[in-house]
Amino acid sequence: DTGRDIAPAADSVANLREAILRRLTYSVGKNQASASEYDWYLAVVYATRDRIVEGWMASTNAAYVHGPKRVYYLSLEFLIGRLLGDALNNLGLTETMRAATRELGVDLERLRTLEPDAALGNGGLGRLAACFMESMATLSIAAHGYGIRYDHGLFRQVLKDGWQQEYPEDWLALGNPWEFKRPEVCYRIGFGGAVEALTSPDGATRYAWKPAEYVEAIAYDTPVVGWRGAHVNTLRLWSARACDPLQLDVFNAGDYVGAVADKMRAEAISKVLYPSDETPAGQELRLRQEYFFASASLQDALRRHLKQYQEVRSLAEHVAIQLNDTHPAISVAELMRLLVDVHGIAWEEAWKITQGTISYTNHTLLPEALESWPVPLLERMLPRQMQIIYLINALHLDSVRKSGHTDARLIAAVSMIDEHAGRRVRMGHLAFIGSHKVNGVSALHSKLLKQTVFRDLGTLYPDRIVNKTNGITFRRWLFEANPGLTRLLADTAGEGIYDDPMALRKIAPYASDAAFVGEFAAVKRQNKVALAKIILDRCHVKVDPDVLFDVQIKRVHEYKRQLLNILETVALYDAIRAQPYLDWVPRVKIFAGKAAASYHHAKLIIKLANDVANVINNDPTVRGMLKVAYLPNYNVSLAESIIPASDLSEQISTAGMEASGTGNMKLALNGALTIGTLDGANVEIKQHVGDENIFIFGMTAEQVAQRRGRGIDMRETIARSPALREVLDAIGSGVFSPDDPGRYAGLVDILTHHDHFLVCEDFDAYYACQREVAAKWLDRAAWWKASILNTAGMGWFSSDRTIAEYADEIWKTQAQKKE
Ligand SMILES: CCc1ccc([C@H](C)CC(=O)N[C@@H]2O[C@H](CO)[C@@H](O)[C@H](O)[C@H]2O)cc1
Repeated sequence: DTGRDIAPAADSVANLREAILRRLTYSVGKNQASASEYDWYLAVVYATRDRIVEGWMASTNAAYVHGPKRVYYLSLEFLIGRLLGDALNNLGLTETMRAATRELGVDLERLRTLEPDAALGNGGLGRLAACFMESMATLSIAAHGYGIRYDHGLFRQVLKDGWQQEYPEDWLALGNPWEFKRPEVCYRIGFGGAVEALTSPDGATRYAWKPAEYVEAIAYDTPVVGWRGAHVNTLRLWSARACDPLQLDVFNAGDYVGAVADKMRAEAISKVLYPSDETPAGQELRLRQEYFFASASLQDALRRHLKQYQEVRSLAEHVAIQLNDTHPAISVAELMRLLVDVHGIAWEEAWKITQGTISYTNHTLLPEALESWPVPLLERMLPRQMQIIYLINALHLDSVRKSGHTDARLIAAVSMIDEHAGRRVRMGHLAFIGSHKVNGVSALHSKLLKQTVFRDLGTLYPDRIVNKTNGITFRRWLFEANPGLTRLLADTAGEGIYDDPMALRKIAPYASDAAFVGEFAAVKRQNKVALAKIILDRCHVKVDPDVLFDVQIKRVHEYKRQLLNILETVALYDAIRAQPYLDWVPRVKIFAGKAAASYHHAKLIIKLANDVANVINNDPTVRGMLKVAYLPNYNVSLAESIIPASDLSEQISTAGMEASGTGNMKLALNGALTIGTLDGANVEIKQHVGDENIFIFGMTAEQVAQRRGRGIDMRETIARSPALREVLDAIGSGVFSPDDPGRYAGLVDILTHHDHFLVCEDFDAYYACQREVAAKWLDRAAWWKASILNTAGMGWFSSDRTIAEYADEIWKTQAQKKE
């Protein structure tokens, strides 16, 4: 690690060693002689946790004493990764713990690898939620994260002959020492049934929902430690349990399976994370998950508010609820139900409280990713909530008409009910109308939200849509993932970088300082040597740490255009073979990323990358000038090894389709130069690192819209590019799939005639841009200067800045005072 603790805690090595031994004995029940590595891991986690709990209780109590406005972050995904390194680092205990374990004959680095990743998310949205939780704790915001404690997170990816295979992920197999089960925190969640209308003596009609079935939501709490252990917040994850674990009468009747049917049905809710990223599964169980966690979280938030303020009317003053995309959007209807039906608040006032409390973040413009649920399904599963949605929508459309908008197209466009394909509830519209603020996740994305998905609603409510450009926590993605670079930055720019990310600016003057450049390059090379070992172990591909590490790591999706990268790789391969005498810049193309299990075209793209790798890596004529490696099972921990070792960051999505990206920020912060389109946060990265320190190519979002307007048949475009023609012919004819020559015929056909993601249209520009990259790489001083200026310019992309903006403009809260 950085070799020294940043603000070391009071604990001495001796203290920690004793604490570990005590935990090994009394919690793990083992003595040193018989302890397994995993036993030591548990003892170290418990000893670390012991140093969190007091702070946790202090932060929790302080929130009751000082009554700061609370933030509830509702997300169906938290892509946490491992926690030991993060907790030790944030407590300033890493080196002390390393010394203590060393004295006990145990290697801390080894123990860290025994922790399974908490992979409770698919990609960007889930990881952002995890970075936000750490930043809210660091900024001492009284925040809770609410989500689902999936028994099985995102599947484990195995590449069999280059094909993705999915295996269940089992992070809880050996238990989870970081969580605290809270059996006393249990809420009954209803499903189905009917709604009774009751007329009260004052003639008012009240509604009572009589669910047909109940499931219990049990809380599991995980502490979230902020930087320097300043504050500790709670991530509360719900697990589903049947009210009756066993129907004895059914069992006694001999129907053993039937006897546990309810149990299985209930527990299915928190069984597994839906592995779909950007494409709704649309399955009933998914809606049950969304309602289950939304209702449990709202009931828990109201219970805490009532405990503190004894009434619910002041909720909006004391609580801010953030919806992480539409997945928790049913919360708008559920909060209204709880306020009106359970707490007897009048509809109008309840609506004010709801809108005043809730805000919603949109993370995607992809039409297929915008959730909508069939009205009949909602009527059957959530009859009272559907009634409430109908009424919210009716009052909403009334106010639209009253404000003079009577045009039927507009009314239909802003209605929550989509009448087109069988009546469906637009969850984005429900979230928008039920919120006081709606935000996009990059400046371009928020602008496009106003022009596309929410154009009509945005005109009705002009100040509702705001921008909050994403960020990343520098603790995990710099201090922990790249301690060598962190030490160099602190030695050069001062320890201030640890608390003020903008202080990174101070290294800019060293961008051409030979000594600093030397050390900067040495750190990068050290990280590349480590990654080269991982690539050899997992891909059996030998790579030279001195070649250009060209990295594309993210979920596999057509709009992220891994295909464009593969086509350029084949074109470079063709060129190297055609002109071996030229001064080619040796590089390795590193890919990693999972495809949604049901997304077959994305899985074919993974196969193509591996087929191309096989041919290129085994072609002697390439003489090591080009290598390709597809690392399996991309997750948070693997990202922490790849990112510090990257030279070139591929951010090449079709402009207008990547809402923000956060991998782009992590890579640039660690000194990788970006090659990308003017999409998502790439636009703002360019503004902060300087135009000459980033490689931009391709169509802008406007040009993409225009080009699509002229059709997506690419025959003309391909005819204009001999290199592209050659590449498509090679792939289409089976050059990379001799075992199945027709494997990619369909893929090439789509690129030729239905190129919605404009891979062909951006090919030549991308190829030319990659040659510019190669030219700059050869000018080592110029490359390192640009690399250093990337790290120097990334301070603004700290999630501390993002969260401070949410707190100021959306949540209207600030850091809570100490106990
Ligand atoms: C219902 C299926 C589903 C599941 C997840 C999603 C997420 C919104 C997908 C996602 O992760 N979006 C990514 O969010 C990041 C954090 O804001 C952005 O940086 C990425 O650009 C965006 O693709 C959509 C639809």
